[in-house]
Amino acid sequence: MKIILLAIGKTDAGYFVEAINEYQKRLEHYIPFEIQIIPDIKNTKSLTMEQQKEKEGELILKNIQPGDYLVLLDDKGKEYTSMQFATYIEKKTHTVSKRLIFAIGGPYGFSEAVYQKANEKLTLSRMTFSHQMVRLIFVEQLYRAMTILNNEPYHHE
Ligand SMILES: C[S@@+](CC[C@H](N)C(=O)[O-])C[C@H]1O[C@@H](n2cnc3c(N)ncnc32)[C@H](O)[C@@H]1O
Repeated sequence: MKIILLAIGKTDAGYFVEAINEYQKRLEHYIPFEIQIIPDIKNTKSLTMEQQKEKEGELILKNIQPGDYLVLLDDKGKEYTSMQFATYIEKKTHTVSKRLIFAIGGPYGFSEAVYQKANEKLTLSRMTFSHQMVRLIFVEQLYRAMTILNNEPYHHE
């Protein structure tokens, strides 16, 4: 199984890039993992919120292949502790043979078509984060999960 974090728009702020790269590098040791970036949509000012969500949704769906398991990162999804998330990832390694994709929405979230296609929704908190923050929080939680599964002293209960 390969884990993909699918996101829209590149990360501009250097401090996020540095931190995300650090966890991405650490993850190489544990599991095939990749961050796939969908280029930002141009001329968003001429689009309504719904139109932007739909266009972003089309791009997200173009990146989904048959056999992929699609999980939307969403503030209205299922909530886990870090220990539970580690178990969740472990179970997925047994049930998902191809790609486990975690998708991050654009500034207005996901289109209806993306919600329809998704296998499930996962929340990182009941609070809403910026899409840049979500990338960093997700890679740190995935790294934390891998250290839990490998009995390494990173996570402390
Ligand atoms: C700025 S938020 C969009 C908020 C938008 N109002 C919505 O309804 O989704 C951008 C993206 O970050 C992700 N996100 C933000 N907060 C999150 C959270 N607490 N848990 C999981 N994903 C989150 C989601 O993928 C969301 O689509």
